[in-house]
Amino acid sequence: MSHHSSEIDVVVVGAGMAGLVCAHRLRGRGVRVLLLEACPQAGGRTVGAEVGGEAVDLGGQFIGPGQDRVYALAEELGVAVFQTYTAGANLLETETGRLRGFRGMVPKLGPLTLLDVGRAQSRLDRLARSVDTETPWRGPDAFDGQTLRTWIDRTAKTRGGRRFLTLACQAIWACEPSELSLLHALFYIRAAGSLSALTDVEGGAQQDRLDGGAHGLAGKLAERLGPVLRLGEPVRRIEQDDSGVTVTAEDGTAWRAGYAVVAVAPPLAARIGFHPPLPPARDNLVQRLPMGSVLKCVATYTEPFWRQADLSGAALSLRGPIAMTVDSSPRSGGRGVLIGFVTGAAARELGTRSPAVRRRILLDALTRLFGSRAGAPLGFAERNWNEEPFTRGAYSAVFPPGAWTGSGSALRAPCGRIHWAGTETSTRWYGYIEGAVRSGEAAADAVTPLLPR
Ligand SMILES: Cc1cc2nc3c(=O)[nH]c(=O)nc-3n(C[C@H](O)[C@H](O)[C@H](O)COP(=O)(O)OP(=O)(O)OC[C@H]3O[C@@H](n4cnc5c(N)ncnc54)[C@H](O)[C@@H]3O)c2cc1C
Repeated sequence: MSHHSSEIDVVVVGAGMAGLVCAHRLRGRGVRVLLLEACPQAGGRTVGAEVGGEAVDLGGQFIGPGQDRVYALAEELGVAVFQTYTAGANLLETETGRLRGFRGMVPKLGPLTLLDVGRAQSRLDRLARSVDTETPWRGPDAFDGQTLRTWIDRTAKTRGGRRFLTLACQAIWACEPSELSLLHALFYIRAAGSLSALTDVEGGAQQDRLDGGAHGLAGKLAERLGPVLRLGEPVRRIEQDDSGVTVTAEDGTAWRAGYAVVAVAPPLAARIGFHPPLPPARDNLVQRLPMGSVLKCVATYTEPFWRQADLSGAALSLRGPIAMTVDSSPRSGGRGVLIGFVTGAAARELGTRSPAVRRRILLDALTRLFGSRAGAPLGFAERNWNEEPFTRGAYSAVFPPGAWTGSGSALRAPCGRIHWAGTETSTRWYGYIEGAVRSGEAAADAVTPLLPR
């Protein structure tokens, strides 16, 4: 089946937050836009589910200060913001399974280890200030010639410090320090403002939540877009010529438009056939960028029972496989919800197990942290993002050494009539919902003046 239309100005590919915001902004300007999404629902890396009667986020969820565009979007769409629960003690599980309570962001690691971690953190912040997020590929070659692993091993003097910094990397980037260029880590820190902006709850990226879940933003945008959004349309081919683009979905349906905005993560964009082929630098770049590896689990309970024991529900584990947990109970009170993240190599390993075995392993890990009630939830769900056919990992694409300085300038550069969006193209809050929103707005702004009046 083929359907060519001259009624479309811009085809946007991918209805994650970036594509939704891009289409929404273009439509608000009277641009004739079509948004094609591969999955049966919009939202991409923000997706919701009902678990034990609670609406929960299986993907992106938290927002925080400095993420102005996502707060503005929430206000525009009438979605209330509330604070993440932080009262009570956080937990650190050691490699041997001992539990240590702590307040604030820094666990009780021992004075030498604490000093080591503190020094490494200020050095990372200082180095990050030398990276220009508009042009990270101009960052010192030396930063891009080493992994975060190499840097940690050289910088941290204590075994505990190295172990804790490894856990921080797994939690922030959902990958191993050996997989990540130091330059990318610095760019990412700079794009958020500082390392504590990434790690903190109060004052940081985990400070606030959206009532009903972050996926509600995507749902509301999808509603507003109505027939402009077509679900279940994986785009397989984009051709361009002097007068426009032809975007073809898996079933052969094709749409003709003036421009295309591709709002999918770079490794997924690499699976679309482009004709004529994209410039070598662009292809070279996307050949190098894997996604991080993450599995998120959600367990719901009759009440947030850990609060009675003066626990915040936040935990870090050096033992794993859950690297961290957060209290994700609804704003209204009532039910208790714990979320857990398995990242990097642990996520890839756990992904090889059957769902039943994974469930047992994940509930055992929650039980070690919060006691036997944690092992008997009302509802339980997990999403292995590495398996999702149109995401293939998360939270975002990971730059290994050499990728930024080698071909990074091709990341955001339009290729003829094809423009790029998605959190990976944002100069602020790369990897976050905020980055996705900003990138969608930026792509809409870039394409609008090109359109015939
Ligand atoms: C477990 C997890 C936890 C996270 N936690 C947070 C958090 O707390 N706070 C935060 O800010 N961020 C968080 N993130 C990251 C955040 O969710 C993402 O940065 C953001 O949602 C990315 O949006 P996007 O539009 O750029 O990309 P995506 O959401 O990936 O959207 C791309 C869309 O394109 C579609 N697509 C792909 N290929 C094709 C094709 N060929 N044709 C048509 N459609 C296609 C995909 O299905 C998808 O819907 C988290 C992510 C995950 C997975």
